[in-house]
Amino acid sequence: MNKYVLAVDIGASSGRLMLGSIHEGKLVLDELHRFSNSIVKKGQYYCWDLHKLFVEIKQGIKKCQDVQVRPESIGIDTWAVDFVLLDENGNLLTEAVSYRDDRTDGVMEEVFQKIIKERIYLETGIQFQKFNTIYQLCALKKSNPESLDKADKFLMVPDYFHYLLTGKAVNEYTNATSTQLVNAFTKKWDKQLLDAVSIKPEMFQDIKMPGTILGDVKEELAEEFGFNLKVVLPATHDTASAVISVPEHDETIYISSGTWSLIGVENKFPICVTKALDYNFTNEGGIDYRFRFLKNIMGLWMIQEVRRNYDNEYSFADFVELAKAAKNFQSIVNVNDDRFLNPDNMIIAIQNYCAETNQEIPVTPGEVAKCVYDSLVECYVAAIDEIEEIFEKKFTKINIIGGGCQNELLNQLIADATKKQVFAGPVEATAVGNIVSQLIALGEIKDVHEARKLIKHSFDVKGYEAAQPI
Ligand SMILES: Nc1ncnc2c1ncn2[C@@H]1O[C@H](COP(=O)(O)OP(=O)(O)OP(=O)(O)O)[C@@H](O)[C@H]1O
Ligand SMILES: C[C@H](O)[C@H](O)[C@@H](O)C(=O)CO
Ligand SMILES: [Mg+2]
Repeated sequence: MNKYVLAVDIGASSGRLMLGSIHEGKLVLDELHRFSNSIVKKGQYYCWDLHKLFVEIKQGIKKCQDVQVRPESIGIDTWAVDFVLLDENGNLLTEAVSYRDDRTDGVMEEVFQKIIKERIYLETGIQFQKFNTIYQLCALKKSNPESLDKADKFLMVPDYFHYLLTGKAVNEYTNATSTQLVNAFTKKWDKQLLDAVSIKPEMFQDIKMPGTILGDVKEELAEEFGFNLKVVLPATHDTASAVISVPEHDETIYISSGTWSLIGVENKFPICVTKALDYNFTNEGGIDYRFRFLKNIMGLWMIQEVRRNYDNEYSFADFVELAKAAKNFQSIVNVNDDRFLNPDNMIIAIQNYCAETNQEIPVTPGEVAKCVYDSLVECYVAAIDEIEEIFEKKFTKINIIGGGCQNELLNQLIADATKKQVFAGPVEATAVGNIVSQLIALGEIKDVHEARKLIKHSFDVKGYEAAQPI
């Protein structure tokens, strides 16, 4: 009898529940439920609506009955860095404030007055993003110190959903590393770092690895769902799950392309050398204590916001065609400029940047989209050069995974600009990685190596070569 597992993958723009199983030697995904996600203003902060998301999760689980499938387990992954605090009774003390909120503006620089940047990097190996959890906690300490005084549990977003399902509080390793509070070498909460920023260590939970079987869902939930199932921790940082699904890592640079573009390589150890710090690369934790040596690039968030600015009049596929028609538009922006993190209007932010840099100002939707795509490619090329400089080697392949790998224009632009072989897929890479982590834990797949062979055999990927000069 084939075993099914249920992956819940919630990204910054959309969430999905995918049933996973192995049929006739292939990994099979069946989409059960899909829903939108976005930040919402709650009072003065941009937050995530965790209540709405948990309702969607439960709604999706109940759909198993419609397809007469009873999954053995469920695992939830989401974006990184964001968290909630619970009191001793398990009540929420804080909203899940989004990393896009500006409450952390200037906080990183204040922290550097207490502990130098180089020390933080040497111990954690994590890139400096102003919204890292460490800076969010320091901001909270200033704005709402009582919440930290009362805090009994620190849970990142997926941890919180797992807690709601089981009543068990743990911090999963891959996502915990994104806080910039986990020591890259001990793999534990860095007590010296916490002490330096006066954050109490007691509220942090035991760090557990992907594949940990957390336990059955609460009885009342099993009754609500109509069946019981276990929670098995996937790599709960969505990008960590996505990277699991990259079938081959030799000579390969991956680009996890969604709301963010995460560009990097898989490594066996952390690289905390000065050049990696200077280039702001990260060493986020991966499955089996691998490392994800990568950097954040603003990503397709920009086109998501452009689409919103046009009142969702155009689909993502429309923007690709419109950009193709604007082939002579050449202006480029620095996509990692802070102004693009959460502008009121992305189109205006892009136009202002072009004006300030004396470039042609994009006016049509096609020109705006082409500017975004070309600017992302320029950033990818720079990051690839940095990776090859640090590793002192050339990588021959790029594997683009995630929703963004459906953008054939962007895939071709990357191949043209890098002169490397580009492979696009799997689209639902994160869900695939989530599913195989559960199947490994349940003994259905031997290990990550076998999982990657199965993934390679199960999903078609499309190749792109650099266009030959005419
Ligand atoms: N048909 C399409 N053509 C071109 N691009 C597409 C298409 N469908 C989706 N995309 C791109 O994929 C992006 C969404 O990717 P994905 O679904 O992986 O993101 P997510 O999981 O919601 O967010 P996160 O990156 O936080 O995980 C969209 O922003 C869009 O740019
Ligand atoms: C905020 C984080 O940088 C973000 O979640 C990124 O790590 C990611 O994984 C996006 O899917
Ligand atoms: Mg995603």
